[in-house]
Amino acid sequence: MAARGGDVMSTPAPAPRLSLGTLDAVEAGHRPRVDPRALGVGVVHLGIGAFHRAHQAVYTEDAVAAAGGDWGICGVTQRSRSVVEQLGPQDGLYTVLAHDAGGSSARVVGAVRELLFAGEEPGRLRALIAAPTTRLVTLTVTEKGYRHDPATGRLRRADPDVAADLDGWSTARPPRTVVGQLVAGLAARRAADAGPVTLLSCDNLPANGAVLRGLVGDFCAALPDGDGLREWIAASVRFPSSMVDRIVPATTPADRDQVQRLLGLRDEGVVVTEPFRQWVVEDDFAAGRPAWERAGAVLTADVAPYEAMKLRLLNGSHSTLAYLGLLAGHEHVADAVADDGIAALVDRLMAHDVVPTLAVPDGFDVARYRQDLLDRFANPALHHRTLQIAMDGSQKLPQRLLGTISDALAAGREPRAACLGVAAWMRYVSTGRSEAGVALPVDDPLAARLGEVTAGAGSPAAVVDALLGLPEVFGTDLPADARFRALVEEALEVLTRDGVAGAVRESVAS
Ligand SMILES: NC(=O)c1ccc[n+]([C@@H]2O[C@H](COP(=O)([O-])OP(=O)(O)OC[C@H]3O[C@@H](n4cnc5c(N)ncnc54)[C@H](O)[C@@H]3O)[C@@H](O)[C@H]2O)c1
Ligand SMILES: O=P(O)(O)OC[C@@H](O)[C@@H](O)[C@H](O)[C@H](O)CO
Repeated sequence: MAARGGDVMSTPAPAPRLSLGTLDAVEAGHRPRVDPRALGVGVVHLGIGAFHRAHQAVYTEDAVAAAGGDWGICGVTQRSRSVVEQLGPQDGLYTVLAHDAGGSSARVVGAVRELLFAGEEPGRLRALIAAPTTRLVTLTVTEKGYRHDPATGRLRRADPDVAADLDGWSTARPPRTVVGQLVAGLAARRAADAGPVTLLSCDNLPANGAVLRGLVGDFCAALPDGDGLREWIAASVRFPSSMVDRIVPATTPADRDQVQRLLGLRDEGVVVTEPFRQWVVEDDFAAGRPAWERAGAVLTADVAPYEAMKLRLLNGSHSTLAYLGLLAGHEHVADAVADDGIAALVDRLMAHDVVPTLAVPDGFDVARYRQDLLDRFANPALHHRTLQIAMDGSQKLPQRLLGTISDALAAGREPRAACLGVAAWMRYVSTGRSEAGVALPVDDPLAARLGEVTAGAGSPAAVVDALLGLPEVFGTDLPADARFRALVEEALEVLTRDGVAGAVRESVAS
């Protein structure tokens, strides 16, 4: 069944809630591909937001449908119990609604079998990570959830929550950071002699597996009795890296209404996405894994080239579209990419600044990939808000734009489009307003600091100076590079004087 994505309809009348009890009312073509009642839990997922439900849970259900295995998921939420409230009464069931210009398709997914709010049940989380039935712990906890310094990859021990987790270790106060929760679970697993396990990061971070391994090691190293645990982890735990891709905007009430019209049931856990999905996973698992390759994932020895390509081309373009788009007054990515000047800038960013920095995997058609990205960004039915992507810029710039800039400068090139992306972020965080004067909230773990350092900065040069003085965003090498400073300063001056239209015109023409 398909429905036009753009249809405007009134709110449907109340309907029964999606659950195991009502699942039989769902048309066969929309039902889960496995029997949820028969699926045991083998995966603990930290951060069951929209992305996990539209990506790994779908791959996992398809893998189990193709090859079997008790790979049901216990979804853990960290910061609020809203997902538990949405999915609990639905026995974990929810709908994935995929939109493109041709219409929408709906599929109920049954891979999530249990739910847990870590804030309320820390002991249950620890016990689950320690259970012999758990063979995989996966993560989508956002970039800021790692509490690391992107420049060095090290755990920020001065972070008050990390410090509190370390201080509370001896008193058995339950840890609240992700790394603390993982280490507590691994310590319990070691004590229970429950065997090896794999921790798989699925966040948009380069070398996400290696980063996670380093952070777990840093946390253990700060514990008074951490050496034995570190040795056990080295022998029993794997940390593969992965590149994940599927655009999953925040769900709107209209999406829930559309699913209700399609299924005849109310689903408070709907997630919306595009038809496209991709997953490249390092094949290094300690205790087995779902047969994700049967669901279309690529299992490989080296994820790095795919990660760099995706983070720099897709996410670098996304953030640039978000900051330029916000300043120019575009609410959604599709509106921003429909702006010819911004689209030309993003095309230049990809072709001129990013592609020469990449080690493109053999046989990979990068020109086609670039065009596909522009088409995906233009998906008119996917209402991906520029403000959502702009969030947490201090945590995203390093892997999305700064790596490209460093590599391009090292090769003697001038990455002007990438520097304009950085300048657009600077203008957004320093003014908190669009060109039309509309207030733009800055949602970022460093928001207070960003406001503080830019408060008295009266000129573009002073704003650049203030922000480049934040090593937690820019490290120390780039700010010391006069060419980088000059390019960003010039871009911010033009942006301030001639607006987004003038700045993209000048950047594309240069
Ligand atoms: N949405 C996408 O298009 C997409 C695509 C690829 C990868 N991702 C990755 O998935 C992550 C989550 O995206 P989403 O769409 O599910 O977002 P979401 O807002 O729906 O969910 C975010 C999840 O992260 C957890 N979280 C947030 N801040 C945290 C913190 N400080 N510590 C611990 N946990 C925290 C929340 O509890 C929640 O479960 C992204 O940050 C990105 O790394 C998302
Ligand atoms: O999810 P975030 O906040 O890390 O980033 C926002 C988007 O750029 C991102 O989610 C993309 O949609 C995604 O990476 C596509 O695979």
